[in-house]
Amino acid sequence: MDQLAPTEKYSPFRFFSAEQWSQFRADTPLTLSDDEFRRLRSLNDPVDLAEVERIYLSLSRLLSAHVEASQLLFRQRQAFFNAVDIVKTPFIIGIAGSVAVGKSTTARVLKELLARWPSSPKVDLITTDGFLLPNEVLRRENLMERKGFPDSYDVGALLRFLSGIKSAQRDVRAPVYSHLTYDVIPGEFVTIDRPDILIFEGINVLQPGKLPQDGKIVPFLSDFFDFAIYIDADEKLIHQWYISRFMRLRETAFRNPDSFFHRYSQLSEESARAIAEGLWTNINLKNLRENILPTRARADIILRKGADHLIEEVALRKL
Ligand SMILES: Nc1ncnc2c1ncn2[C@@H]1O[C@H](COP(=O)(O)OP(=O)(O)O)[C@@H](O)[C@H]1O
Ligand SMILES: CC(C)(COP(=O)(O)O)[C@@H](O)C(=O)NCCC(=O)O
Repeated sequence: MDQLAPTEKYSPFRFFSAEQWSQFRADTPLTLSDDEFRRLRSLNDPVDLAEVERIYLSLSRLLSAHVEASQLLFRQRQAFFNAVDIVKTPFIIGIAGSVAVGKSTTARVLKELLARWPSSPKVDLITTDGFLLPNEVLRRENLMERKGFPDSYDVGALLRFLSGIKSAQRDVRAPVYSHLTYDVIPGEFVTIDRPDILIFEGINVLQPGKLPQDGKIVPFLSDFFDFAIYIDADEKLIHQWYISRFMRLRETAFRNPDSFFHRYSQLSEESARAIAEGLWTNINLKNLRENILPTRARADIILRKGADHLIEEVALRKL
């Protein structure tokens, strides 16, 4: 992992090639069919079932060890307190990384793999886009060009959501975002009812919050995580993926007259490409450099992709 550490000896991470990493799958069975997998894949994400076998089964096995260890620790706590009536809170997995790096596919694949463990855990998935401030507020505050930056989220609502989950509350609500309208859907929520595992995915989930100056104690989102994953790739590759996805969306989702980006489906290819380049450079690349990439070393595992979204290197935090 070139930019991360010159030698493993002085790094908090251990580094593996994809080939080395794939060996840790051991006897973990592949429980997803090709058809099931195709349905989980995001637009323009070329990963296939071979990649699930090569990378994600080892990850699933590692996560299973972490979840089991946390359950064991929980039982030790029960004995420590001599209290059997305390409830285990969900194990939270954070997934961070740039826009267009493929977090959604990873999150959906993991959700399905984890739910198919022999213990059949209940696994839920939440994306942080539902916690973006509505466009009306972003426009008022002049933040439309900063969608996805830390100040474009309702951080209080994010923290209340995660506090609710980690205090073992039932029916905790999360707001929902629509890529079609490019806005939060008013009055729409998903309800999370004490899953065993919650996957919490979004570009900024490893961000440290601002330290309060008024004596209040405010946690970071990642204080609630039991395990954090960062999906990494060279910014030139992510740039290509963003542009080619935008051009595909122009021929699909943007054709819908209700799409916020509908006007871009009417433009020439050249003009549409120029719009995509602008969105990448002025919003998403800026956010990657200023706010997302600097959080990479806070993850427990970094999955670094090469061309075609295939993972080439894995860095795992040492215990
Ligand atoms: N303008 C858009 N219209 C429709 N779907 C979109 C649009 N932008 C992104 N998506 C979809 O939203 C999901 C999240 O995208 P993104 O936040 O870029 O993260 P990632 O590519 O890392 O999953 C992906 O499934 C992507 O295909
Ligand atoms: C909605 C997003 C901020 C991602 O949100 P996340 O779920 O990662 O919190 C992103 O997909 C986005 O729309 N960015 C704004 C710039 C653009 O249109 O590409």
